Amino acid sequence: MTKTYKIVVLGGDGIGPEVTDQAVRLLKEIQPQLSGVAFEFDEHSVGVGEYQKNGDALPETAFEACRNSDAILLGAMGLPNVRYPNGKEIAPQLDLREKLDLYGGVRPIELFHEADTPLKNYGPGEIDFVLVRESTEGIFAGRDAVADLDADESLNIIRITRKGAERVCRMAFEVARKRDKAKKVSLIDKANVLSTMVYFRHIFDEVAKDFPDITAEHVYVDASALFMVRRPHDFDVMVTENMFGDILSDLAAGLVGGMGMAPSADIGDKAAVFQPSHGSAPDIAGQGIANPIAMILSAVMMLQWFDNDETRRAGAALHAAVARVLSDPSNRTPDMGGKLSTTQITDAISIALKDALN
Ligand SMILES: NC(=O)C1=CN([C@@H]2O[C@H](COP(=O)(O)OP(=O)(O)OC[C@H]3O[C@@H](n4cnc5c(N)ncnc54)[C@H](O)[C@@H]3O)[C@@H](O)[C@H]2O)C=CC1
Ligand SMILES: CC(C)CC(=O)C(=O)O
Ligand SMILES: [Mg+2]
Repeated sequence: MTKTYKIVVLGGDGIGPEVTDQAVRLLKEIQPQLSGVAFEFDEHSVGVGEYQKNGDALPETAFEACRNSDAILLGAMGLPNVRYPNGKEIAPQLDLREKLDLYGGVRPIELFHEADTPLKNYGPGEIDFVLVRESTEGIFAGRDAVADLDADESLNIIRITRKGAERVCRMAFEVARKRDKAKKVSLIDKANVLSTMVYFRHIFDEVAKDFPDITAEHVYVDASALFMVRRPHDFDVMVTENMFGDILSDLAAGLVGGMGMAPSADIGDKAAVFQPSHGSAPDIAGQGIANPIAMILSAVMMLQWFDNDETRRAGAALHAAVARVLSDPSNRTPDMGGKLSTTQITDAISIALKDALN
């Protein structure tokens, strides 16, 4: 019997559709090689373009399709110059995370090539950690607040719930357990200053007791930024609050060659969105030069998440194809110092994928 996975595709804005097209192309190439597995793609228009046309960045039909899907592939949404009257950007990806309860932002950081980074002494495989970002509360819980521009101050709340902290810490320990690295989870907090972080740390310590095989440590968020640059090899899995995770995941992307190398997944108990950590990159949109690898590696995460031997095999093959392509220094997009276009690097991955699947 064939298992059909319904995949909703939301290209979004800027380079979002450019990189999403490449991931979908590779998934379509993979499908005939798998036995008993089919992919059904369902594309929807969302984001700034949709907001400008119809006044709703995430129409109900698109949301319902997401709710009824097995997985969602998302490019990027938002453009810096398009804002709601309240001054904030159109960011329906945050609504998706909250409405579908996608509490765990899993952001793997893996060095595939001699990236143009300050960390010249690191080679492929020597930076390899996962940042797990709480994605439904934290500092972002204040995002519905409206700034009163005439007032003397503006406040946002930080919300840490027992349920939210516990489930994301548990996810981080589960991620660590599945990896073949050091088996360590580092809580990144600010428990020297904020009561919410004292609370988060208390819950982390409680959860850690259920994972005696895994080392648990605490690192303050400011120090963690330093250590990620000075000794990134020491990290295995990190877990942190929403906004800290947002900031640190961009820093981490910088360690492995930039945003074009940083995949991500927002995972809940019933649904998941797979999207790169990067945004719509308006500075390079429309030029055909965006690096599609973050999106392609997000598709790898989706194939692994389906929990099916055949899709896991496909995920491993796609990951191996990316590694093989990047082992050749002539395979670089402009953000990596090369000249290949978005489609040319995908062509190279497609060729390597055929070998990897056999
Ligand atoms: N998940 C999402 O949909 C996200 C959306 N955004 C939105 O995207 C817009 C742009 O935000 P920025 O702060 O500029 O962040 P960004 O991640 O779009 O771009 C930051 C820098 O990285 C480069 N970059 C990003 N992805 C790349 C790729 N695949 N290949 C090559 N270079 C790449 C860009 O050219 C730029 O120099 C904003 O409206 C922001 O709100 C930002 C982050 C995430
Ligand atoms: C709208 C943004 C908060 C999205 C973002 O920066 C991210 O998902 O990393
Ligand atoms: Mg971000």
